[in-house]
Amino acid sequence: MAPIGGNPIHRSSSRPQLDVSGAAIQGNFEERDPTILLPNQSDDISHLALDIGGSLIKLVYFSRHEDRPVNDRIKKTIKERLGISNGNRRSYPVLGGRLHFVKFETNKINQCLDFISSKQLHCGGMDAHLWHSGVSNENAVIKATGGGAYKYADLFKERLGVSIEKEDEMNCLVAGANFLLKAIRHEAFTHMEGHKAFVQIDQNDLFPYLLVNVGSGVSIIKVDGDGKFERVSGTNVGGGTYWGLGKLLTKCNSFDELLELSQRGDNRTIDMLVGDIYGGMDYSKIGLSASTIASSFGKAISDNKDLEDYRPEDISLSLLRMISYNIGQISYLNALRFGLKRIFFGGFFIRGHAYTMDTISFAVQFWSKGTSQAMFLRHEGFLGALGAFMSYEKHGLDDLMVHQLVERFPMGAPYIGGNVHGPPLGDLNEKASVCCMKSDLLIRNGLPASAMFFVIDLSSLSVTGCLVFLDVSLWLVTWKTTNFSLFRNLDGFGSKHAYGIFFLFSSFSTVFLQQYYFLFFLEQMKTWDLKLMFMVYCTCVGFGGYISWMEKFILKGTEITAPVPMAPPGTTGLGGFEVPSSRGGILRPDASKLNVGVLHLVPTLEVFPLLADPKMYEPNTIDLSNPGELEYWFTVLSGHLPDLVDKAVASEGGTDDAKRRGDAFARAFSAHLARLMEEPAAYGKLGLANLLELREECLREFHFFDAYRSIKQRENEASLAVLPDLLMEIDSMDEETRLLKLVEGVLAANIFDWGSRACVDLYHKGTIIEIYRMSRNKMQRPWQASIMKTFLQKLLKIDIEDIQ
Ligand SMILES: Nc1ncnc2c1ncn2[C@@H]1O[C@H](COP(=O)(O)OP(=O)(O)O)[C@@H](O)[C@H]1O
Ligand SMILES: CC(C)(COP(=O)(O)O)[C@@H](O)C(=O)NCCC(=O)O
Repeated sequence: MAPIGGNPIHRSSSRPQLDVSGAAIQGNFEERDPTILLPNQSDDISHLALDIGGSLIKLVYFSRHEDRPVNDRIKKTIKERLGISNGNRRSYPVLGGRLHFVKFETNKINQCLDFISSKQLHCGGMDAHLWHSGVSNENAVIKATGGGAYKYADLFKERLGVSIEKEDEMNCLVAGANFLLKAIRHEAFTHMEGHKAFVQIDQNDLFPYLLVNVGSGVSIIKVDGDGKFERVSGTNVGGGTYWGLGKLLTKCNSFDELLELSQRGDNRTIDMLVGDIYGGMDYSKIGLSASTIASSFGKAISDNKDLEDYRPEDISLSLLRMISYNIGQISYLNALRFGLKRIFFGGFFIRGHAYTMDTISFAVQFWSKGTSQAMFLRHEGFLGALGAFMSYEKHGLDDLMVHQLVERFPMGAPYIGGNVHGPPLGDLNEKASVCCMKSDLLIRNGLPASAMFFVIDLSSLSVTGCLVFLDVSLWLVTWKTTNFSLFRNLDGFGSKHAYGIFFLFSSFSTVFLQQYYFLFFLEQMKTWDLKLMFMVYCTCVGFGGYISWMEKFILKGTEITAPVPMAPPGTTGLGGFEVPSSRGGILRPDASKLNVGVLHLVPTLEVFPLLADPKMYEPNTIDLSNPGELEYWFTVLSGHLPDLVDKAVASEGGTDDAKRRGDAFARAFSAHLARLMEEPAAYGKLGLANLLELREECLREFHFFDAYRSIKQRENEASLAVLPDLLMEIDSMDEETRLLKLVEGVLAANIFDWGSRACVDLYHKGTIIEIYRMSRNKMQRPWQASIMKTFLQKLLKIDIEDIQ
């Protein structure tokens, strides 16, 4: 081990505090990305915080970056060599990580406890058992907010052996909202008449604003700064009211079912409209159209009907509209009280649901005569949990810059919580594993009721059985009958919910399915969401050798909740609201599953210091919300996919395994593309850079770490061979020409883009170095000296004369 410099890395005080004293490179200096060990780094970065509300438990947890699986044995050896005993804290660098967002129903708190326990979140993460084995959790503390932090404190102590440190709910909501609005690019958006528009918030012009958290009940908070706020109002008619009353009136079993019903509803059958009172006429004198709802549920007075005579769909829509509109109106009145123009709405009642957001926006716009605006937050339900997370003394996140938290959508990471089913966890070497997935979504999306999953014996790649399931029952057809005793361990089996159950025999390192079955099932999936979900599923079981057993287990146990409408609702003008146009249209699964990604913390990213206005700088210059742009890039990226897959497969030695992964990657990425074509804002504001990042992330997800590795190797060799000549040539130039040539060279190299057909064609005719030479000698570039100067001066806060 060789010591590295004693210079402390400059960090502002509240960033992740790295103690670099005694830092040393572990192992071979020649190695790429050698591990740097920080023996004195106390890893106090908190891992888990909770918001236990009246309806839902929200979890925010942090996991360190670990791009490649680190062999447990290597970790142990490192630990032994450093002489770290079991009782010590983990002692390797925490340079980045991921923030995950997960939710559970509060009345199923045991599932949440199982989740925490299986991921070891209460003792610091997945690998904690390796480092803390034998150490008791007696003094472990988890920060939590919400009423449940009080109600369930004893249960946490009993089940996990940890104490709950309670954080004030309003404090947390505000801290969470401020954090999101400052640190996450495109967190806030407006939603009017089905149109979603992202809003870029200027950190310096954030306060004051009104925060309306629509959870079970509604809290209305005037926010004046960090930690400066007042809860100015609230209403007990909130998300709990919609769900509670809706459940009683429609007999729905889940919130999402209720929401889904509303999508097919017609509220005019039950709401009393102005036209009903005014004989079909508008009451234009006071600005009310005939279609304006005069009285929610008012028709029930004179209809002489029983509850059963009304369609649950209509009831649900009327209720949703009544509550959303009321919340919008009360919020506006409070904004008016304090002269606030901006109102942010959070809480899980919103649920990313178009009709709900449109109704709230409409109420705010209508009553404010367009002077106030409703805005929504992509992490709507996680404000409190994030705030609790921020309340750890050393979370290191408070002055993160926007660019340091990057949202990504890897396919294999579990985003949402839910049921954790199955036998007690075993370890990676276990020969059989059971994964189960709630099948509601599959059935809802019209998957054929038979032949859902084949049971494959991976050691022989032969089909040993087939799972067939219908809406309420699950049948097992077996060719062999071995090992099915594991069924007994599954709770929920045979209950009214159907579960797709997958048995894998033999080791996970073998491949999931023969291509045929994979393709067959993929074809059956009717929506892109479903295809995506299926691929997540296959990826996890298929590449089990890379993904930990625990992760797989959790993912399979992750409840896939019911869909919500995707198409925008139809709204009318003046005070009127008609039936949503999205009746039975395209459905998408739980918004929080696909619309909130994992936030990647990259504290090492720094802003280019010469940018004139870093805050306003938008690197994403191509905005794909323009349908023409999206279509163009969709075609380019789709067309380029086979070539990329070839390169990726070659970069991994062209093995069968790499080919299979390449194929799966192509399908996964195509599914993402197709989803984005349908709904460009599905993952937040979409620019070309995001799309390329998504592609990279997707490649990594399928364990292609650098698709261009072999090409780079070849090009590096070619470049190194000519480098001395090139340097001599550059050295011989006068100062000014040299500088210009260097900048030209950088740009010329940078124009090379594997995504561009023209570049690839050029490349096929020669090497990159030839293209470089050609671009220097022949191509007329727009960056001629004078243009270059203006360009640099505009972009950077430097006077070009200074550097000449
Ligand atoms: N899967 C779900 N289960 C229950 N309620 C949900 C779900 N998704 C959204 N909701 C709505 O979100 C509300 C809870 O929002 P949340 O912000 O979590 O508040 P709380 O902190 O009170 O639990 C529920 O009352 C319901 O209206
Ligand atoms: C009591 C609460 C703060 C609890 O928060 P929740 O679990 O609903 O998110 C909230 O339900 C609320 O603000 N209710 C409205 C009470 C009122 O002002 O009438």
